[in-house]
Parts: sequence; C-alpha cells; structure tokens
Amino acid sequence: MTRIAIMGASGRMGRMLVQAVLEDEHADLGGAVVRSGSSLVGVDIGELCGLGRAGVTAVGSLDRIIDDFDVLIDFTTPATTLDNLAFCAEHGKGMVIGTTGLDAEQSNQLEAYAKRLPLVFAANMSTGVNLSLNLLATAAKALGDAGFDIEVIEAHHRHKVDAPSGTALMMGRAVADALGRDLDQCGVFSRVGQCGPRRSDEIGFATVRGGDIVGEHTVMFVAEGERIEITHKASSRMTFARGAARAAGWVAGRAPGHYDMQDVLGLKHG
Ligand SMILES: NC(=O)C1=CN([C@@H]2O[C@H](COP(=O)(O)OP(=O)(O)OC[C@H]3O[C@@H](n4cnc5c(N)ncnc54)[C@H](OP(=O)(O)O)[C@@H]3O)[C@@H](O)[C@H]2O)C=CC1
Ligand SMILES: O=C(O)C1=N[C@H](C(=O)O)C[C@H](O)C1
Repeated sequence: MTRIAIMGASGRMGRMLVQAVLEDEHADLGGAVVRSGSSLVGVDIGELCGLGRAGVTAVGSLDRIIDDFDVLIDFTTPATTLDNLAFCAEHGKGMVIGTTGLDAEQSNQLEAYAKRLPLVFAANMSTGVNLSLNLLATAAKALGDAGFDIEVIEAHHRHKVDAPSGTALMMGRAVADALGRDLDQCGVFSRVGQCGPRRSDEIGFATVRGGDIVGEHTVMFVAEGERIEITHKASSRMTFARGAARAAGWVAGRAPGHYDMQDVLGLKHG
C-alpha cells in the first residue's frame, strides 16, 4: 500500500485526486492539505468532495501529516509546488507533480530537487496523451521535413491561468525533438497584425479558453492538398487523477530522479 497525501485537495483536480486515491485498492489516503487558514481545515475530506465520510481531515500544512504519507500528489501552482519540493526533499517523500506553467527558472529548480527525491512530473497524466506523444514523433519524422506545416491547438475551461497548456508545450517539444529542432527557436506563440508569411520550420501554437472544456489538444500536419490531425480530448478529470494515483504507486521507493508518465506507463522509446 502506498500512503498518499493530496496537496490542494479542494481544487478542481484535488477533489478528483481524493476520489481516485480512495478508489485505488493499492493506495491509502494519508492526508489532504488545503490552504492554511481556509474554512475547510478540519472538514472530513470525503465529505468535502461529496463522497461520504473518509475519516481523513483536511489540514492547513504538510507539517501536520508528516508521518502519514510516503508520496505527495501536487496539482496546484508553480510557487506552491516548489515549496512542497523543498519539504519532500527534506523529509524523504516522493512526489507526483501535475502543476503546469512553471517558468524556466522554476523548471531548473525542479530539476535540482530531482537529484534529492524521486518525482514524476508530467503536464498530462492521461494514457491517451502519453501514447499520442509517440504517434506525434512518428508523424513528425515522416512529415515534418516533407512540406507539412505543424500547428498545435489547445482548448481549456475559462478558469485555466496558464497558456499555452503544459500538454501543448509537451506535444510541441515531442515534435521538435523528433525533427531535431529547438522549440525555443521554432515555437511561434502569437500571430497578430502584419506578421508575415509562415516560416517552414515554425511550430505554431493557438489557445482557446471557454466554459467547462476539460482539455483538448490537436496537432495538425498541414500540406498543400491534405492534412493529418492527431487529437486528444479529455472528457473527465478522472483520467488525469487515475494516472496520478498510478504514478504515486510507481514512484514510491524509487531512487531520486525526474520520471515522467511515459516511464510510469512503459511507453518510452527503446
Ligand atoms: N498534469 C495533469 O494531468 C493536469 C494538470 N493540471 C494542472 O494542475 C494545476 C491545478 O489545476 P486545477 O485543479 O484546475 O486548479 P485549481 O485552482 O482548481 O486548484 C488548485 C488548488 O491548489 C490550492 N493551492 C494553491 N496553493 C496552495 C497552498 N500554498 N496551500 C494549499 N493549497 C494551495 C488552491 O487553493 P485555493 O483555492 O485556496 O487557492 C486550489 O484548491 C494547474 O497547473 C493545471 O494546469 C490540471 C489537470 C491535469
Ligand atoms: O488546467 C487544466 O485543466 C489542465 N492542464 C493541463 C495542461 O496544462 O496541459 C492538462 C490538462 O489538459 C488539463
């Protein structure tokens, strides 16, 4: 049994993570953390999530549950995730991180922590998206230098605060890597006004925000006369939550390192 704690347990993903861990026969819910000072501190986390009594009370800080978990699942904000990395490195815990929107400096800090604790970090925990990364690499190698323009389009709910999505960036990077391109050089994140014709090596990104869209990603390979689209549509956040619970069981007891969902799912190229 892996003892798992959930950070940000009252959030959109936090509530799903609580449910996924409670339903996972290989996991025990060791703790649930909400914001310090929140009126939710002290509430039974199962009741908070509409699942009935779980016997686990929401706390306002990791210190309160330090002996009750082995792996922390964190889908919050970049700043909170970095604070939790420091805590988990110091106290010998593993982490599963789904937080997106880390900047370059924050990403470097995460890499430094990965030398001290085992962590799974992935912008998308679904099986479908992680399989898509392999399909995208295959398509890019065949088409990317053969007259096909590559564009990434993503759509999410109105509350999402970062753009483009972590998944869109991950997909763009999978394509760029397969083609030997540097996404920092060839990624185009805005087109407005007299922006001129498209360069052949560009990888373009477009963002849609609205309503309750859970998460949709399409990579287009567009030539003159034809186009291929590889699309993933998430219709429930449970797909991410179940992936994260699985990752927590996988990462418990591993050597320090930065792992991803392709490691967890056994999808890495040889
Ligand atoms: N990798 C993946 O598969 C997926 C990743 N994500 C990513 O997960 C992240 C969260 O998304 P979502 O659930 O929609 O966002 P929400 O805003 O709904 O949830 C974030 C939660 O974290 C809490 N939180 C933030 N800081 C702290 C802190 N210091 N202490 C305690 N709690 C804290 C927030 O509390 P409060 O409400 O009080 O601010 C909130 O409850 C985003 O980066 C998103 O992109 C989302 C889905 C899938
Ligand atoms: O914020 C979200 O909701 C999601 N964020 C992740 C991302 O940025 O890629 C994953 C998923 O698409 C949902």
